[in-house]
Amino acid sequence: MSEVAIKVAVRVRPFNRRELEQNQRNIIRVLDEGALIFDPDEEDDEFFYQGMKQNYRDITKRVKKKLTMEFDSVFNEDAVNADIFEKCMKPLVNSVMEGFNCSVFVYGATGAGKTFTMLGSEDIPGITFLTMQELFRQMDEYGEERRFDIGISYLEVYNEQVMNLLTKSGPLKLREDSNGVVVGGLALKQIHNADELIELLHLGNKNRTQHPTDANAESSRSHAIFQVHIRMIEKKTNTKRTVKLSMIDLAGSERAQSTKCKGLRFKEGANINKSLLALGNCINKLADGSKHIPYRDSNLTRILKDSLGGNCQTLMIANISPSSITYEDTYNTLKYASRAKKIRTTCKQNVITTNMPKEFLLKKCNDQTSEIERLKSEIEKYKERTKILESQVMDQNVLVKKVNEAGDGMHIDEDLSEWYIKIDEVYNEMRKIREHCYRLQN
Ligand SMILES: Nc1ncnc2c1ncn2[C@@H]1O[C@H](COP(=O)(O)OP(=O)(O)OP(=O)(O)O)[C@@H](O)[C@H]1O
Repeated sequence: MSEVAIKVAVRVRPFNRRELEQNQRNIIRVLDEGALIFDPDEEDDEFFYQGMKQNYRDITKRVKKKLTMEFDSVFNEDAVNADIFEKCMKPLVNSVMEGFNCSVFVYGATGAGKTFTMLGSEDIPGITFLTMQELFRQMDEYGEERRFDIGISYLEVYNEQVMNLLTKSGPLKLREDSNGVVVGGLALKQIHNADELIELLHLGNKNRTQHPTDANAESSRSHAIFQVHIRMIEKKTNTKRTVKLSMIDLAGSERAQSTKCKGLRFKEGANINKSLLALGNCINKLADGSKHIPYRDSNLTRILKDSLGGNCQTLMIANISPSSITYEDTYNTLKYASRAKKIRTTCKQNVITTNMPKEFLLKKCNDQTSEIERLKSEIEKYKERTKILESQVMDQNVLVKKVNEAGDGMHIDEDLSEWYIKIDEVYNEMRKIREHCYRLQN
């Protein structure tokens, strides 16, 4: 068992059309693959939009924070989903194949690029598809040594209710057993290749709760949890391992004002924020090394319990927009991500060694059967011997009785003493044999 820190990556998406039109200032400067400055000094670079030189607008108008922050990986606006996959997800797939549970969750405000990172667009596959493609490629490579069974589930947590995105059913209940939090009544879908996965992802996404907000026309209003359960069976030793890869697309972490939501959307936002607040509390407590972590405060944190504090290698991808329009949200996301860096999880390889090779079990069974037969025949022999000794004792008792009855003034005590010694010896031997028989039978 080893302790590992949660890995944290930050992805900055390109400016979108709205942000460009408003000439918003860039509040992120990526320094290198592992560092960025939040709210840097203004750059002198000229800024053109539709061929015209533009002046930056800075709605924040405050002293620049100029915060340098370091993360495990930082991706600038030029990065594509394949880059995130190569750097962050491929090592996780390797870990999964070695028997470690792995989780990745994307975090950020509405419109920051979480769903784009996870699922991609029509022609740009997201990291979920790329990861599954790699998983199937590696399974092919291991084909001679291992057999695999793959089952997937796709859930959403919407307004604190857990729903199955692959079949239309009512809300599901969470319960806890020795393996952690289990979703009651959830049947896994078997898949055989990455293309089957795409169909299921499309189906799941169609069922996912989405509503336009001011910040994103197709905003996901729920937390989506995609899980791959893999059973690996070593062909030689029949050793089984079951590992879980979880990919979680969290709903936007924005403040209500930035989405200008009212009524039902506001309630949604409140619920999203409630579960994200619970997630934030768990992250803070875990980062501080607290003993009690309030996972039970929301269904989201109950489901993520494994990924945050359990036996799991976890990656958090924090998505941010570079525009000053999202100043507060971006700052909050980066603060969240920095806290998450401090969390350590304990990882152990999932191996169940009860399944020994069939030939080994057969041999062991045969050996034990012949040992039982040998012990049985030994018991029989001892029983025979006991019988003989018992009859000898009987004879001696009869003799002693006869001598006592004769009472002819012979030196009985002297003559009998030899017999008494023999009788004692026989009794002792009988006792030993009985004890031995008793031991063998038990
Ligand atoms: N790295 C990127 N490159 C190009 N376009 C991007 C990128 N990231 C996001 N986008 C675009 O920005 C828009 C919003 O992204 P996305 O839907 O992924 O946001 P989100 O964080 O999932 O938001 P929500 O929480 O509201 O669901 C989409 O149109 C998406 O195509």
